[in-house]
Amino acid sequence: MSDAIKSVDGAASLLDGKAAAALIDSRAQAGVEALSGPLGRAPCLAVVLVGEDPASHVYVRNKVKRTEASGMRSIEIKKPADLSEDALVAIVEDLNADPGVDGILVQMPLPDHIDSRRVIETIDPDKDVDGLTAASAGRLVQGAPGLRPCTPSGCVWLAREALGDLSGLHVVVIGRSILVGKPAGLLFLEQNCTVTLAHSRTKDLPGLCASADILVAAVGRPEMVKGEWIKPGATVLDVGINRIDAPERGEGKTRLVGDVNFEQAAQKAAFITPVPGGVGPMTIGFLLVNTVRAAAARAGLDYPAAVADL
Ligand SMILES: Nc1nc2c(c(=O)[nH]1)N[C@@H](CN(C=O)c1ccc(C(=O)N[C@@H](CCC(=O)O)C(=O)O)cc1)CN2
Ligand SMILES: [Mg+2]
Repeated sequence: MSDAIKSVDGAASLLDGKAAAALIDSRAQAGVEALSGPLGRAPCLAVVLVGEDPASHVYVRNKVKRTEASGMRSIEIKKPADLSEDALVAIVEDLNADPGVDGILVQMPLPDHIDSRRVIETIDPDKDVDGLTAASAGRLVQGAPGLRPCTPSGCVWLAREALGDLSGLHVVVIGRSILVGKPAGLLFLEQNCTVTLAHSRTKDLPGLCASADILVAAVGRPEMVKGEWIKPGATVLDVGINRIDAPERGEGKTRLVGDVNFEQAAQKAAFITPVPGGVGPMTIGFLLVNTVRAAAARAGLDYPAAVADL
């Protein structure tokens, strides 16, 4: 059994995203080692963070730590919440123009006064390691080479680890964001799955989910998906990260839950991701992989073997 799968008696096997992400990080590190010689330098990721959102600061700190641990160069740019949109666009343009920068990531969400689409569209698609630009999305739709969004890449990797060939399986994705829902649908389609994209207006969502061989929950509603929505033997990938009150832990305490009621779903599913420690940690793993891929492609080199087949 893979390191990423932990068997639990009488319930679903756990897809352990922390163990899986350690494996993905080690692939990125091997890619860095293979590429740094031909490149004449280490690949480089620049991360831009605007504002004081505490969760975003934690994610960016983890990105910087794991980028450096993989042997890459990390550039971290932090700006106050009142930074103007034009100033942020200028920062991205400078990073585009810097030949020593391979990947650019602007941490989301941005403050309300900034048009996220304008900022994202400023990123050079060849440095778009988040896979969020219209060019990256178009390449994904067309099945052309390009950088794919990180969280959905982690979902597909975990599903393949659990199930092997995914051909013909019915995947239901709940959520239609550009960060997760839509690209997840397209990435599973690339795996020859039959894909249904569901959302808040979908009729009979429980009935639809009950037909899913693979259920991807990416709605941002705590524990919305109930046990009776799960097809027996399904694979459940929970992308939600919701902080809820946890008075049982003491006054003012909170805990993280996903979009799936884990206790219930684990009684029906064959494989399930926990929250925390499931899909979340995969995001940064694939960010590192994408940075290695971007560095190779920008230099006209093939992807190093370690990151070619993920
Ligand atoms: N530019 C981007 N912005 C955002 C992205 C993204 O992929 N690109 N995704 C999220 C935030 N994010 C990375 O940026 C991210 C979220 C969660 C995790 C993670 O490992 N979560 C842990 C729990 C963390 C906690 O305790 O709060 C888990 O699920 O186990 C990693 C990265 C939005 N913004
Ligand atoms: Mg959505």
